[in-house]
Amino acid sequence: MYKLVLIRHGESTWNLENRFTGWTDVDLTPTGVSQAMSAGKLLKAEGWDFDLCYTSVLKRAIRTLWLTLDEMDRTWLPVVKDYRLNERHYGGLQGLNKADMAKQYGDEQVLVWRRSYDTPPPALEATDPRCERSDRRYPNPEAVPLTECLKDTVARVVPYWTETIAPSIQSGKRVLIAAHGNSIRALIKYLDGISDSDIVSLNIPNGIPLVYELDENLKPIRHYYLGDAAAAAAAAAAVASQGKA
Ligand SMILES: O=C(O)[C@@H](CO)OP(=O)(O)O
Repeated sequence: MYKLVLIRHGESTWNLENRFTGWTDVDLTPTGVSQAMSAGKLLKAEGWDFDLCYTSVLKRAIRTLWLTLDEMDRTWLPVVKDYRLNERHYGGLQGLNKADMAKQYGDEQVLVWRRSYDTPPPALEATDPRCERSDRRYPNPEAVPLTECLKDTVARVVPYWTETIAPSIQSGKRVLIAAHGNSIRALIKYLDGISDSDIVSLNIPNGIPLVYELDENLKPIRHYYLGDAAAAAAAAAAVASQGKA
């Protein structure tokens, strides 16, 4: 049996301001920093250790990973950063307030933009100053979407899992992934075979380690949040309600 740990970044400045974030590279808040440190303390206290870490190219995930590892005295571990673990691109919604959008367009529409499997938010114009196509952290402009639905995120996360992360787990490496609400949802949808309709209600809380126990074919046996399960459930429910007017 293999054990994989997933962690969504700690609270970001735009989580706090309730703004759609996507590929915008915002940092952690002080709460986010302490969530990441608590995750590291918990992992250490429960005797977890890792050989290899993966994260996105966004600082809220990178910093969460580093703070978690620092608490474990493991900042020396190899870390692979790849844009394919980035948050789902939120298109023209990036920077806008979720509750304001719900007031303007209705809770139902915002739920579609946030959680529907195959309806993307309105696309950014390539000329929009928010567009990341000239950002040199990305391999080429075509790799940078102008918007994504979860299906699009699955289409980049799952090949990265299959080609890169899964072989390292199967070679015996203990893996920690620090990523984002929707890139983690994309991976979980694939691992657990969640339907397009059931994935709508899956929400990932900030900064709480999520353990997946996997069989030799990397099929999930069970999963659970470390620490207080009721607190994790409450934090996930709070994420679900961020898009309400
Ligand atoms: O804004 C975002 O990029 C994500 C995660 O913070 O939000 P949501 O939970 O609305 O998909």
